[in-house]
Amino acid sequence: MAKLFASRGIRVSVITTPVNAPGLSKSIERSRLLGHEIEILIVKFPCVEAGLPEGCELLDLVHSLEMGRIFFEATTMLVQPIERLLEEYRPNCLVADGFFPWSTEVASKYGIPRIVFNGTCFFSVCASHEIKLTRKQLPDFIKQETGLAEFFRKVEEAEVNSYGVLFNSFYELEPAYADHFRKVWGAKAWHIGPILLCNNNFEDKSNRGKEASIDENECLKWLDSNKPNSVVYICFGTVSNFPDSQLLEIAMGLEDSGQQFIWAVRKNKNNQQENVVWLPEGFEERMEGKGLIIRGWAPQLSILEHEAVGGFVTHCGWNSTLEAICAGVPMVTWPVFADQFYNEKLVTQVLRIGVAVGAQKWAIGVGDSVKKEAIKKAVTYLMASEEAEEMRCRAKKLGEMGRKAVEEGGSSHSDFNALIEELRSKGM
Ligand SMILES: O=c1ccn([C@@H]2O[C@H](COP(=O)(O)OP(=O)(O)O[C@H]3O[C@H](CO)[C@@H](O)[C@H](O)[C@H]3O)[C@@H](O)[C@H]2O)c(=O)[nH]1
Repeated sequence: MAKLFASRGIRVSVITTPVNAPGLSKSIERSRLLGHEIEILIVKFPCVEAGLPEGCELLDLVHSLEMGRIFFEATTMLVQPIERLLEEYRPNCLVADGFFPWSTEVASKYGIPRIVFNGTCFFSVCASHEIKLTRKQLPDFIKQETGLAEFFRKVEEAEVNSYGVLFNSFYELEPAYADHFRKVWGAKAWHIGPILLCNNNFEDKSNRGKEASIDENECLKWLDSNKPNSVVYICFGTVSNFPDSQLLEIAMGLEDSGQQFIWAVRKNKNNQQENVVWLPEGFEERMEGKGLIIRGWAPQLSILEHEAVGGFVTHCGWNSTLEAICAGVPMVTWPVFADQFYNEKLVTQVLRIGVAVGAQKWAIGVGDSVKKEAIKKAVTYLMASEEAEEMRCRAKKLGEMGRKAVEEGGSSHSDFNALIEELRSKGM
């Protein structure tokens, strides 16, 4: 998004913390080479002061609700360092993630608008107010009155009081919900996505996020050797974790489906179980040439865009969902927490470009347990059924609409222009 603003001749400073900065720096360097005025400003994240382990500066490293509560509390300690930066840099506008509710007040102190970046889609925000979910699908902290429930109330309040909300989505994808949001919320909103499409060459794509745990060219070469739509890609984003016993079910489900696959596995201390193996014996030997396991960070954009990839097993994080749509790839939906159960419904029931694996229970960061039979069934349906071909066609059409939306004259391009003109007309 910073690159998008910079590409319109606006001077941009991205405020981040030491652990998060490296994931942004290469991308920003490349943008600067194009002559964009864009820089990174680093503020210290008060992990230790708040009671978190050193370096715990991103949600991937948060493993419990209590830790989540402390993490969000730590973010409120950023008020002063950010005020100091605003004092020094005197920007005309502050765009801040929805999870920084205090930034609305901070911006007003400096007489500038705060625009919220809401990381999910219009559908999920509307649905959270309108659609029925079972108690099991809801987070515990909403049911019990905890500090986190209070935090999320503040997030909503600050959004209503902000200047407006930016969505990484496009109008044609969810027109009814984009309209509904504007009507019922009463806040201004701009749809400016799919933002990922501003990465339009190989370097931009591979320089986003973390360093891939596999040689990207090797991975693409392996995909080149496969037929179109013959490989299923499995990845659950940056926060979700599965215990070894669940990884084992996934491995067995994949093997039983007989499909070719690329599986990105996030392994850390928290999903290791004593005396449980996460791969069946001889799995990797049997899957030689048939499947690729990436232990760590996968070059997701390049994988999804490869013509050999015909399906995606996803936790329905909004970025992954949008990336699949842009690549025209249908999904097996396996929501874990956050907005993911809503996104699943958008994908399976509204857009009809996915099939649910059957995950039932909302659980922070740790997926509900799903058996190998259900995994096999959903993957086989996704890769080898007639209906899947129809889903693929629909997904491709939506991807095409997404590309048009960000082109000159497209809905997102125009909405972004409108935002910039509005800000400029107010002397910002
Ligand atoms: O091995 C990996 C893993 C992830 N990614 C990228 O990381 C991002 C993951 O984002 P997303 O799919 O949104 O998942 P989370 O990281 O889980 O995102 C959190 O934030 C999102 C909103 O920003 C919410 O929609 C999710 O529910 C919430 O879990 C995507 O761009 C992926 O391409 C990779 O490139 N390689």
